[in-house]
Amino acid sequence: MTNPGESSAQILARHPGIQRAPFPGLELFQLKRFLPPALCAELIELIDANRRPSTIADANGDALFRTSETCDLDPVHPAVRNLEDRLFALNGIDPAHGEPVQGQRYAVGQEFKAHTDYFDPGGIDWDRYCSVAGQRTWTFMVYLNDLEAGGGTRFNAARKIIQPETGKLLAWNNRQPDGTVNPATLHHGMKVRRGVKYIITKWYREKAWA
Ligand SMILES: O=C(O)CCC(=O)C(=O)O
Ligand SMILES: [Fe+2]
Repeated sequence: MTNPGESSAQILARHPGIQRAPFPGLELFQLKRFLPPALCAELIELIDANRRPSTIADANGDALFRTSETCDLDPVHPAVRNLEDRLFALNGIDPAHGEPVQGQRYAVGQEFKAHTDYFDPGGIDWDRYCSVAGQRTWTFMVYLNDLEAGGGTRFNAARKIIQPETGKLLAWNNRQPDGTVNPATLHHGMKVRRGVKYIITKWYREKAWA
């Protein structure tokens, strides 16, 4: 039995067409054509209309660590609801455990250097980000467009770079089977070389999001 804030490798694996990365230390999945192109185009428009510089928790002094822009998507917009419905159908995670969906936009030269999506349990920002909803559990992200060059997502531990592709979903469990965080989820949103990269990011928490 999984908790309401959980998905599981088993739940995801039964979806037709989903692929699991062949690396035992990491639950990492990809699913091509998860979103139809028309919905991707609509989400790109929303991101373009309302973006701000991206931020990070536990700032490390590197001003160039995350150079992209972020959009807080309107949760009641029909395109966002459509996306949320599709995520729930795939992962079965109680929507109450989800952070609001964000969009990310990377112009040429922009990146998000190697990081983990979980919060550092001993970090200075732990209380600020985790006191209510707890740690991040799963990450779901979707590439909204194809790129001409660059912009892949690299997982060093699994020796894998996933290339952006319209509608392709990427999902991973940020924790290990014993519930502690999994350093093998370290990943790098690599520099865009040509084109503009758009993705949506959806993070889930141990407890309900206030
Ligand atoms: O842009 C990417 O490929 C990765 C994005 C990411 O890791 C994040 O937003 O946490
Ligand atoms: Fe990330």
